[in-house]
Amino acid sequence: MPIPQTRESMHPLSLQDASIAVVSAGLACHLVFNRYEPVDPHSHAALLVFIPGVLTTVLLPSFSSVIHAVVCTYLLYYFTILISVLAYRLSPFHPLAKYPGPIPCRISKFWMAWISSDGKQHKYYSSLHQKHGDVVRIGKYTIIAFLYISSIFLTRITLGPNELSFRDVNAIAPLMGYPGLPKGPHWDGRMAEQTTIRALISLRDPAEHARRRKPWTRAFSSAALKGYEEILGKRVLEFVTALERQAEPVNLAELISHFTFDFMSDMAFGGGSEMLRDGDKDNTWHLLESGLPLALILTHVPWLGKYYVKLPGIGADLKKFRSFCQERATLRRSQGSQSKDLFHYLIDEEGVERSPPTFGEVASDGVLAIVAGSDTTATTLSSLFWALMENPATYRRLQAEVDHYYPPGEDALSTAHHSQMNYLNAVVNETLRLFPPVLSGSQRGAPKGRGGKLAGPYFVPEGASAFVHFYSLHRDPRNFSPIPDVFWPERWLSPEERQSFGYPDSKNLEKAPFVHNTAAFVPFSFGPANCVGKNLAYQEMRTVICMMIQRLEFRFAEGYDPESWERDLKDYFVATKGKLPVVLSPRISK
Ligand code: HEM
Repeated sequence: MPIPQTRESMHPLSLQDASIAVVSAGLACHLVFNRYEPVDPHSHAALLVFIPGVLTTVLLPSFSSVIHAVVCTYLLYYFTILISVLAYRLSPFHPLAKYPGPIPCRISKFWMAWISSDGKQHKYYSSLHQKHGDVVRIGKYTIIAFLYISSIFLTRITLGPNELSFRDVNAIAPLMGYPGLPKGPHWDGRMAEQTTIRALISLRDPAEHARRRKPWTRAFSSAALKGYEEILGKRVLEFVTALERQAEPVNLAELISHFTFDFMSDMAFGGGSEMLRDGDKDNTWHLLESGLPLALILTHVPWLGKYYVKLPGIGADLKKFRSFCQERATLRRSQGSQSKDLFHYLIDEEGVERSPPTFGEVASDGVLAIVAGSDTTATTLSSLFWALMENPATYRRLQAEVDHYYPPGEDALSTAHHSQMNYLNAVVNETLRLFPPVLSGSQRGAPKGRGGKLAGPYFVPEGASAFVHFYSLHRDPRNFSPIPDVFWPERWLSPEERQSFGYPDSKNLEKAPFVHNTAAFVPFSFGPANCVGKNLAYQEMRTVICMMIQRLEFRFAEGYDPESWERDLKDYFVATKGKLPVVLSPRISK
């Protein structure tokens, strides 16, 4: 292509001066990204496409064709940014330079996005803590700018600060307690499609979070929980009766998921789901679970969410589920209260909130209740039954306790004995310790301009984010010893009870030092933004376990490999599970 005539009339810069101009612009671009962290696509286009486009005119006089000038300008611009970013991230000037961590994590958060795509990020974090200690530098948010003008190359630009993972009980309270840090940026990616109304769990402004959490707190008071017994009892009875009818081996994990989903739909919208009866005919459970891997990637690169939601057809399944919930919420509101369910409190039917949530907020939080409340309890219950079948002695002890409090004919739906059932509570807690459904913890972020935060012995600089890694903390021998990786509910009992049950065979543990640090047990997270549904979760799990054990006998189906359970457990922020083929046989006649 011929060079335009105007070139003769200009006073062109030498190639060297023009190159310096492009390099300087590249460095300035890195500075802008580093300082202001622009996330909207228009800013990205301006910084990554428009500016080098304009700079092309500076290099143009030194080249024989426009194409060459364009290619060289963009290459030089991106190369400068790339080198500048790499040098900064690996340099001692980086705010988190003093914290150890693998080089790929320091360079790009895409590394973690890639590592986590197979659902094993909890194992990866755990291995990093074993190698580097209680604090690990995890990564850097990055942006890939696809150069769509020539679509030839891409570059990565810094978009935000680094992230730290802690395996230290001393970091829990300062990070997540009051006044700790608010929720971190990973929610911006995970919930990118929620542009106007966001669910409680993703609210990053502490004041707004506190306002929205108020009705939730009332919804899980002791009095409110008592009121849920009827709704829960109906679903538990239906579930256990369905199990009693199964003559063939069943996938217990799947049936438990259907039960928890139906129950949470009752709680959130007064019904609307009959998954246990009809199966997952609308593919809802499958859709929610299949969206989790991508959601996790977006948590690692939150800015990508802004692009992702713009793609045609994206999130259609989730939108379908949300609009279904919206319809249910509208119906539930028009019908008024049949019973005091979760919706009753969230919509503030009693009119006690000074600043009640809007209808849109309630509908959004209803979706959250179903998603946050069903998957988590389902995973815990499934892991618990897997652990019982894997450990026959434990199973018999729990069965004996259930038989003691709920002999045949006794109403197993009554919660009256739950607080006395030490072994039941030990089994539930031991399951949550080994298999916390949120395996890698919930991120917190230090807001810019507030000077950072001291989290125990560590400093989280402003703009950085951090989380406590639950899986590593729960399996740390400094918190739980002996045999921290083994399912051993007796560790939760008093020394006398523990002694009376004896220790696991052939382990000679009597003389091993005993450590049981409950401050390091945080499956429901910690502080003012922890799991607000914790008490409901305990009530639901205890009730259904008692009735299942009272009425049924469980054993692994022929050919099942018990080792596959942990292998198939995947960390997509909430854990997903594999199959649990089980043979059921009734114990008592009703
Ligand atoms: C074994 C069962 C459960 C576990 C282990 C669990 C765990 C968690 C965790 C780790 C968080 C993140 C908290 C944070 O950001 O620090 C959370 C948040 C939340 N969970 Fe649960 N959860 C369970 C069951 C439930 C149930 C039954 C509900 C009932 C609706 C529920 C509702 C919520 C809500 C609404 C939030 C957001 C709280 C907030 O941001 O203020 N969860 N849960």
